Amino acid sequence: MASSRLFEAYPPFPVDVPTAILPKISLDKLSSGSEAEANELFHACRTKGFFLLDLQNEPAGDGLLRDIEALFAITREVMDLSLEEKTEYKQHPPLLGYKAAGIMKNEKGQPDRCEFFNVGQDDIRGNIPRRANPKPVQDNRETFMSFMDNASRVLFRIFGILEAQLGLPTGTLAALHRQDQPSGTVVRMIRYPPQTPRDHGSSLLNHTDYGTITMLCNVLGGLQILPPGASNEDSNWQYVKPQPNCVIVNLGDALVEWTGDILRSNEHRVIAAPGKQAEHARFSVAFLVRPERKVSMKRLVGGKIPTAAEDGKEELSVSADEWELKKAVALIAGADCARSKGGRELRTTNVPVKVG
Ligand SMILES: O=C(O)CCC(=O)C(=O)O
Ligand SMILES: [Fe+2]
Repeated sequence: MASSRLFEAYPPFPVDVPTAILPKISLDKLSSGSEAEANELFHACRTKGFFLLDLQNEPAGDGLLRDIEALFAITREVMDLSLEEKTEYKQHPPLLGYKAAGIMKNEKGQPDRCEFFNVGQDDIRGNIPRRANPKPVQDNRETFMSFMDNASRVLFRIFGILEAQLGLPTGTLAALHRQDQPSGTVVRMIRYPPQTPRDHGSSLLNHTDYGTITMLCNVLGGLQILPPGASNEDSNWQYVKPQPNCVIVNLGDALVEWTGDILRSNEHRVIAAPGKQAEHARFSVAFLVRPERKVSMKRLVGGKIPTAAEDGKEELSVSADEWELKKAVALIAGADCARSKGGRELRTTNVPVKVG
């Protein structure tokens, strides 16, 4: 997640809890063109759908680390506002603003324990008329802008690697995520209350993210992933250990859809932070990258991506916003939409890219 300073305020992550082994990819090495690092990133995107990204010693990464630190302080300020004030910014479509704890349910039908506030890229970049936001957001719009700028530089670096590895023309993914076009991309500030050992059930229900990519900034543990092939039983879930100067990156369902199931979106959830960490309120900042609203969710054509025809599948002819709405409704209804997806083999030969 973020700089080591943020970690020093809390008890350490315990050594005796089941912890996922995730590769730690260096942004600096990716930016210097390391093929080995790019291969490792791609492998993680296909097999786990999650990796740690070390942001140090790379200009956008170092900038992002500073922005993350500032955003953690802003998140605290926003969450410390009274429930009454936060409720003034209650979410209604397009899902910007405040969601109180308990609005969603966990797997046991208990109220969720996660409150969050979504700040839209569209709002910050002026793609829509400026929204009303609480003072800690309005006073810090430049911090949100800087965060989105730096995070997007990192995002486009990752896109470039995915495009190259998939054999797609450079810029294919970037063209679906132009920053001056309306999208559901948000910075999500999250707070989970401290928990007592008597609290059972998850704080945030198991799910996959339905967008493109998520960059998650965590300091305390509590995030868990279900390893590939494992069934949804408590004993199978593994913690993701947050690490200083790193963000946790996970892929969303849109990338699985566009790549005909090559890339993987993995199931995750949030439970109480492990050990003594549970006594503290847990804050997260997530950059949830979603496609431009009007782009097609049809499978991308070219490179190592099997065609829908080869798979005998009908093309999905919906736009990203229609697709997201369906996913959001299913999630609220508790429909079975949480399962990990993707991770199949690549085509061994390239699909020729159509010209004209
Ligand atoms: O708070 C976290 O660590 C995870 C949040 C998450 O999974 C989400 O917002 O989609
Ligand atoms: Fe998530």
